[in-house]
Amino acid sequence: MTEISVLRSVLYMPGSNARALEKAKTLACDGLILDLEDAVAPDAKEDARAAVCAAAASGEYGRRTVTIRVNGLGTAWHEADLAAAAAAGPDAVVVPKVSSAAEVLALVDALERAGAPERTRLWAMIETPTAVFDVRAIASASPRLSALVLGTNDLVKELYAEHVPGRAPLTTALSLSVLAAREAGVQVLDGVFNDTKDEAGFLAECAQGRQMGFDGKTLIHPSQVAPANETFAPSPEAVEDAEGLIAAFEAGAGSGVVTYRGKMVENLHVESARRTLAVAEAVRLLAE
Ligand SMILES: CC(C)(COP(=O)(O)OP(=O)(O)OC[C@H]1O[C@@H](n2cnc3c(N)ncnc32)[C@H](O)[C@@H]1OP(=O)(O)O)[C@@H](O)C(=O)NCCC(=O)NCCSC(=O)C[C@H](O)C(=O)O
Ligand SMILES: [Mg+2]
Repeated sequence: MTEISVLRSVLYMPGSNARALEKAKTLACDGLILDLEDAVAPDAKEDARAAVCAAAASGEYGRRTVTIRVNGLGTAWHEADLAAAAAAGPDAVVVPKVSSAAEVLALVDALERAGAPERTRLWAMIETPTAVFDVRAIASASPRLSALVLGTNDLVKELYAEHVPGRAPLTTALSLSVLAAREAGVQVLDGVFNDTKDEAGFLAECAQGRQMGFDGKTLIHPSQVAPANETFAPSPEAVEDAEGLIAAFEAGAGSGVVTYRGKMVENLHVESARRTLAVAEAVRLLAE
């Protein structure tokens, strides 16, 4: 089984918010997106760029995956952001509003020309109608691309849709993105939930994302970290069930199909159960 990189909870924070950059060092999130795009006002962009690059290069965020979200291609800040981010060498550079495989290749080329270290991956945001139609090509465009990140606020805006419980207007885009990520073997992170006071709504959306196959969720507030961590990790019951299922299948050695707790079990279910155990183990190792 391939190595599992745990990204249950990935928290955005405005690059211009020094307090948030500091506080992030104490939060139990798996990843951080130090933002230079939407959360930063135009006249604060340059100071924020210096602050997030210093933070990413500081090595003070421990086991957390540290990424920098640059301003998009075609904006006044993009080239300077990308060059500075490449020099800082975060775990990934997150690029908003990526719309084609050609853009992915151009971004990878720009990262390499700017001297980004090998470890710095590219994460592409899927948040426009064009990106959704081209998501399969985007996901597999380059080995340097390691994650797709859904931008559900921009998608809702572009579709003239509405944020509704259950996210019916977005399910096609969400599912296509998960399909593309799985085919390409990259990770895929669900979009943010904007109401930081609506705990039940947030939990329901985490559960939906988990059920659809997302690896984790992007977040906007520290209060969202613990519920995301819990939802996107296998529960103790799921671990116990996976162990029992594997044992039942192995006990029926030679038979291609057995039943466990009343349900049919074939080798493909065993493979899913083994993945559940591998994710649980990767999460356990993080806590050490
Ligand atoms: C949404 C917020 C503006 C709310 O801020 P605030 O009212 O200050 O929250 P609290 O008072 O409840 O904060 C409590 C403490 O937590 C710290 N804090 C808050 N948010 C963060 C954070 N994101 N990271 C780290 N720390 C955070 C506060 O500093 C307080 O600390 P203390 O003083 O010690 O008590 C705010 O949460 C916020 O700015 N969130 C992130 C917004 C953001 O980054 N937006 C851009 C990405 S979302 C997006 O657009 C995705 C995509 O592109 C799309 O299209 O969907
Ligand atoms: Mg966006």
